[in-house]
Amino acid sequence: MAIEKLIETLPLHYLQHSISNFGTGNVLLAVLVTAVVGILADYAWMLYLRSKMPPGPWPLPIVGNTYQLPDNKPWIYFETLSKKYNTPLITYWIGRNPTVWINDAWTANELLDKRAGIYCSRPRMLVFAELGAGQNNLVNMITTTQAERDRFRVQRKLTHQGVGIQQVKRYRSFQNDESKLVAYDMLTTPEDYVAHFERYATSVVSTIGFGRRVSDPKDPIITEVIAVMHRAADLNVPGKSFPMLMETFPILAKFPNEIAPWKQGLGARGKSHRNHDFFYSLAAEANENPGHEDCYSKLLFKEAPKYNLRSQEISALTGNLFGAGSDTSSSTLITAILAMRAFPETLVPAWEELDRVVGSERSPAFEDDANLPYMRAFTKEVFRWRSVAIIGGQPHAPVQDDYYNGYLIPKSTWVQGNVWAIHRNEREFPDPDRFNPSRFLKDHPDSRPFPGEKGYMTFGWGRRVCSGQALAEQGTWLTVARLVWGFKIEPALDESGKPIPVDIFDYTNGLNMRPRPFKVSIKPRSEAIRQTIIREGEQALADLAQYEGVTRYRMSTFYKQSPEKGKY
Ligand code: HEM
Repeated sequence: MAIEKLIETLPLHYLQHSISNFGTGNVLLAVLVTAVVGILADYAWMLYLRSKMPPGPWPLPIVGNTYQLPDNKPWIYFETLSKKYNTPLITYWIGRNPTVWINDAWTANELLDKRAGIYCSRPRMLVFAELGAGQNNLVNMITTTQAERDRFRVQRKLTHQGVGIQQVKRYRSFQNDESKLVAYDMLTTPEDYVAHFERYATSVVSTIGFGRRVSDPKDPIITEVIAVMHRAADLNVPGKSFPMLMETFPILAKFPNEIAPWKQGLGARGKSHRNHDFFYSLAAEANENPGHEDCYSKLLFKEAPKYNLRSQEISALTGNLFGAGSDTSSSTLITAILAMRAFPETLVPAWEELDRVVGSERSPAFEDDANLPYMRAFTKEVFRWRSVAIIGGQPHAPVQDDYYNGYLIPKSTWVQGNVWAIHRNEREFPDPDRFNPSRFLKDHPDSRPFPGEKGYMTFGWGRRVCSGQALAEQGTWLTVARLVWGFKIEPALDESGKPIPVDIFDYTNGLNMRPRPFKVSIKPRSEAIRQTIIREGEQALADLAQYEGVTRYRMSTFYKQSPEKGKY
C-alpha cells in the first residue's frame, strides 16, 4: 500500500529537479534503495498479517500466492488446500491482498450469517465494481460508513419492493405461464433447450422490470445481456492473469484503455446523448409506456423523489434484474437437465409422485408444492449439486477486525464462501457428486444436519443474501417440476445409434458456472401429456399477450449511434 501511494503521489517534476541537482546515477540509486526498502517493509507487513490470519501457502513479496493459482476453477484448488491444511478457513494472497476462503458450511454460517452485522460489506473491487458495474451498485456496495449503510438500506429496500417474497407471489401467474412455454417449446425444438431457458429467465425479469415480455429466444436483450454476464463472470475468476491482477495493483487500472491492453476494454466509458446508460433508458421507456402500472421501473420513478434516487441508481436497480437474474436462473435449469440425464434413477420416484398427485390432464402448479415432497427435494438437490454462483457471488468484507478461532480477519478483507467445497463436504453430503434428492427428504438416512433451514448455501449469506432468492426458487421449482412431469430425459444417440455420454464435471470456468453444451434427448412422456402441454402452452401464449411489446434500444449499438439520428 505504501509503495502504491508513493508512486501515485510522486510528482514528476521532483524527479526532474533531483536529476539535474544530483546526477542520474545517484538518483537511480536512491530510487532503487527506496524501492527495495519499500518492498521489504511491505513484505514484513504481509508476513506479520500472515502470522495472525488463517493458514495458507507461503506468499512471496508483491506477487503473494498468485503464481500458484491454477488456470481454471480455482475453487477446486481452494477446496484441496482446505483439506491439506485441515482447516475450514484458508488465507490466500492474491498479490499483496490477503483473501480468506471459507470451505465449510458451519464456518460460513458462523461468520457470514451469525456475524452478519460485521460481514455485511464488500471489499474494494476493481474489475467487477470500479471498472464494471460500479461500486455503488447494490451488489458491490461497500457499507463501512453510516452514510453508505443508509444508502445500502434504501437500495436493498427498493430491490425488495421489486422481487421480495411478497412481490414474488404476485408474479406466480405469468412466471408459471412462461414456464409452460418452456415445456411447449421443448415439444418442437428440444435441442434448443438452453435457448428456451434463457428466454424464460430473461422474459420473467423483463416483465417484472419493464412490463414487457421477451418472446423470441434470439432477442438481443437475451443474447447480449447473457453474453455480458458470461464475460463478467469469466473476468472475475481469481487468476494469475490480467485483468484480475489489477486488484493487486490498482494503479494499473488508471491507465487509459488505448495504452493498457491488460484492461481488456474494461472501464471504457460509453457515451449517450442523455448521459444515461442502457438500463436507465430501458426503464425510462417503460415508465413512459401506458399500462402495467405495477412494473418495477414505474415504481422506481415514482419513489425516486422520496429517496433522492439518481439516474445511475435507477439504471443499476433495473439492470440488476437482468444481470443477477437471467444467467443464474437459466444456468440452474441447464444443470437440472444434466442431472436428469446423468441420474435417470432419480426420475422414477418423481414420476410416481407426480402421476399420483397431478396426473396427465394438467401440469404441476405451485399449489402442489406441499403435496410433492420428493419434487421439492429434487429441486433443492439441483441447487446443491452444482450451484451456479460457485464462489457465492461477490466477496463479503468485514467492517471491523474480527477473530475466528483465534485467527485475525482484518477489516475490509476479501472473504469468499467457497460453495463448491461447502456443497461437496462428505460430512454433510456423502458421495457429493451423486445427484441424490433423498438427501433433502426428512428423516431419510441420506439426510445430514446442515446449518440453516434451506439445507444449501446457493444464495449466499447474511445481509447480502441474494435479493432474488424467492423468485429464483419459485421459478426453478415450477420449471423443474414441469419438465420432470412432462418429459423423458434420455441419452442422445450418435450416427451409429450409440448413446452419447455426458460429463458431470464439464462446466464453464466462470464464477457463474453452467454445463458446457451437451446433447440429450427430451421427449414427452405420453401422448396425453403432450396434448396437455400444447393446450396449456396455447393458453399461456394468450394470457401473456398483454405483455408483448418491443424496445427501441439495443445494448450492442446503444453507445455507438449518433443521438441526433434518434436511433440506438
Ligand atoms: C438461481 C438463481 C440465483 C442464484 C443462485 C443467485 C445467487 C446469488 C448469490 C450467491 C449472491 C451473493 C450473496 C452474498 O453475497 O452472500 C446473490 C446476490 C444478489 N442477487 Fe442473486 N441469485 C439468483 C437469482 C437472482 C435473481 C432472479 C435476482 C433478481 C431478480 C437476483 C438478485 C440479486 C441481487 C440484487 C444480489 C446482490 C445482493 C447484495 O449484495 O446485497 N438474484 N445472488
